[in-house]
Amino acid sequence: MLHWPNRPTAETTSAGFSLPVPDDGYAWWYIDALSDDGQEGLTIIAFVGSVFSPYYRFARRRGPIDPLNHCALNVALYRAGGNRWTMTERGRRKVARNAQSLVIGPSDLSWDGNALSINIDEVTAPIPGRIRGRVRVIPRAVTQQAFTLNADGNHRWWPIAPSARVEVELASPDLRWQGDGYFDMNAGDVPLEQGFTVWEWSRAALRDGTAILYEAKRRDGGRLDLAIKFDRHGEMESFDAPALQRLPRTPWRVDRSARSEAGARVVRTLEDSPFYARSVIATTLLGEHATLMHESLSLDRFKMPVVQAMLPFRMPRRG
Ligand SMILES: CC(C)=CCC/C(C)=C/C=C/C(C)=C/C=C/C(C)=C/C=C/C=C(C)/C=C/C=C(C)/C=C/C=C(\C)CCCC(C)(C)O
Repeated sequence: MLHWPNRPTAETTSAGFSLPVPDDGYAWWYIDALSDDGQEGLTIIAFVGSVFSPYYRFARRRGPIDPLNHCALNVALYRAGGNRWTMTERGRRKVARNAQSLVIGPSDLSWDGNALSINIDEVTAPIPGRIRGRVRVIPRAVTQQAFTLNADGNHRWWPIAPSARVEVELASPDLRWQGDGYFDMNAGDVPLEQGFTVWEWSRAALRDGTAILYEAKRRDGGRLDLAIKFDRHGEMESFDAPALQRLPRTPWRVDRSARSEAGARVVRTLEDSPFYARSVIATTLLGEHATLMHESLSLDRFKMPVVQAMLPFRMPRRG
């Protein structure tokens, strides 16, 4: 565990939006939340140097590329009435950032020291529709610790707020709810697929904190195995991860597994695609029944030309 050299020191005044991101590198800010009634879910990911962008990957063939030319705000709403997805990629001219805020096209994120506000005004894909409105993320605590995910230190992770309240107020679709959520950032100096082959990440709200499991196979053969718990004050301790339970593959045949002291069960597959799956999983951790927000990623799948050809359907670019 190392300190992140470029990380702002005054965490409360910055969420790292103005962090330098080198050519071919990336940074993303990730939020997820599930409503208190368990009916609604969302994820929001703001990308500088969109790691799964086929345009960014293709452009890199010709030499080092400015990540600011490949930014996107990905919003996914998971609801009984139908999911919605936006991920329009924007070029450098449509992006602005400083320590407090990040503007990507018609949407923006800003951090006022206590909360993150996200103004969303995006068009959905593949079928055009709208997501418009505002989401607020109010951390229970802001953590001080960032992690390097590999020996070179060129992939890093900062779980900014392992536990947060999230307030959703959308005009389109007409939707209001509140729930528990999570906020982190990742950044790297090289493409993600150079560092890792597969990874699984999950988090669960516990009675008095949040458990996070972050596991990956590195391309150099090494492994990342993190099992940590944050209490309500953001104090961290690691725990012994229980055994892996295999779970059914998704319809796109993405492998899934989860750590559990008893059995594990897929409650809902939120996202399924040829290289990436997001699921809600029932598990048992640290003696508690817990609900995991869980993701599995295969970067070898991502690199396949046939997969690259599919991505623009859900990731249009309006440079
Ligand atoms: C009509 C015409 C032209 C032609 C007709 C011909 C025809 C038949 C066409 C058929 C086309 C088909 C089949 C297209 C299929 C397209 C598909 C399946 C696209 C799938 C896209 C998936 C995406 C985009 C996923 C993005 C995931 C994302 C963004 C995940 C992000 C996760 C992160 C960052 C990790 C967070 C980690 C931490 C929590 C630690 O922070």
